[in-house]
Amino acid sequence: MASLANVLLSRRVQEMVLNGEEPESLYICRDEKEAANVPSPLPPIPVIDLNLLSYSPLTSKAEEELQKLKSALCSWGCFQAINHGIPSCFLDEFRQVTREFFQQPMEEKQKYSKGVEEVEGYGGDPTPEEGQFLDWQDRLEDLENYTCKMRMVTEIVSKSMAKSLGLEENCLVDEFGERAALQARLNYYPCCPRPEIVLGLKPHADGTGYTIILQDEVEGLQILQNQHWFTVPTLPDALLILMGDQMEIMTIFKSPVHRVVNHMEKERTSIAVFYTPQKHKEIGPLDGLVNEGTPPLFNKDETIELHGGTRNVRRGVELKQATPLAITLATGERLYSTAKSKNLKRGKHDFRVIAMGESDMVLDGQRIILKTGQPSATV
Ligand SMILES: O=C(O)CCC(=O)C(=O)O
Ligand SMILES: [Fe+2]
Repeated sequence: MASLANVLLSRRVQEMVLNGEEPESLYICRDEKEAANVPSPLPPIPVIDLNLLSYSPLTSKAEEELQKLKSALCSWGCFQAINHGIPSCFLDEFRQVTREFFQQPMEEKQKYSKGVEEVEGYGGDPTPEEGQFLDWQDRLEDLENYTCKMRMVTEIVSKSMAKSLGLEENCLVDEFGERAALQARLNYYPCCPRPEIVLGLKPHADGTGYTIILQDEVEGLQILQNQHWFTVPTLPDALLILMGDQMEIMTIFKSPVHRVVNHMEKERTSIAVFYTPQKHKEIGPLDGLVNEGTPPLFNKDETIELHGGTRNVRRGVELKQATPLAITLATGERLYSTAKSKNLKRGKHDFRVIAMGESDMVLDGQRIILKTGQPSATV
């Protein structure tokens, strides 16, 4: 028998909005009180000029920019990239293509539709795990032309990130492999009659290497930092570069928890490009980051179980390199799994395991810091 989630996911939220329907209970995941909180001030998510970083030798201004980049990625896990080499007219054109796609009549869009359990095509998030909420969002996955342009961006971004860590500039490009995957997704967040109790995209961390997000002029993306949600400002020419779980394992950068809020009277579109190391490629902390003082938390060729040292974090999650990444996190009482860990059951794994790097781990409202290179058992 089809579950209620499957029945709902076989319909588009845009359709529900056009029919004037209220969100069903499975979409309701937000605490009204939290939504009523005064919005946090605009976050100092750094804006990085990638053009400055593409020349060698680096000028002193570029060295400063590299430090800014590293510090942004260790604390926020993301930055707004400008002068990335993609002309703003192209970005605008793609924003327009995205809007036009979702403005088409439903019958036209349905030509691209996917089954509720499939990933590629027009539809909603594939059927969630038992107990997960649904997102007030429609999406279209897989777009070749756009991903080609973004491949150029990944090159300059990966090189800049490697340089910011004091490593050889190609080491990240190599770690992702020649056939590193790029997958684009158009996201559409229709106006929502109850934005205070529904989310466009529930809190999650990306299972990617990293994700490149092009926002339109409507804000909505928020990053969790010190248990507060910060809205990412929209900048016309910027691409938001957001670290995923696999970068967190390879480097000292953080894979931030993020979500998307809806608006009652404004629709929003975004294009997310997921950049992931090539299939079956082993990943692990980059060699140059591991030395005697900071031994790796796990060996590249092992399947390991990480344990936190305190009573609360003793239950572990297996991190299998072949199928990255079984990482989950708890935000207060609620558990959300990352994109790649949907097979984890709620309640069984109720914390986020940090493989390496300084990151915050939210556990039942507590914040635990793992220092770079320390075995998690000594938390
Ligand atoms: O729409 C956005 O700004 C973010 C999308 C996102 O986080 C995702 O697709 O994983
Ligand atoms: Fe995401």
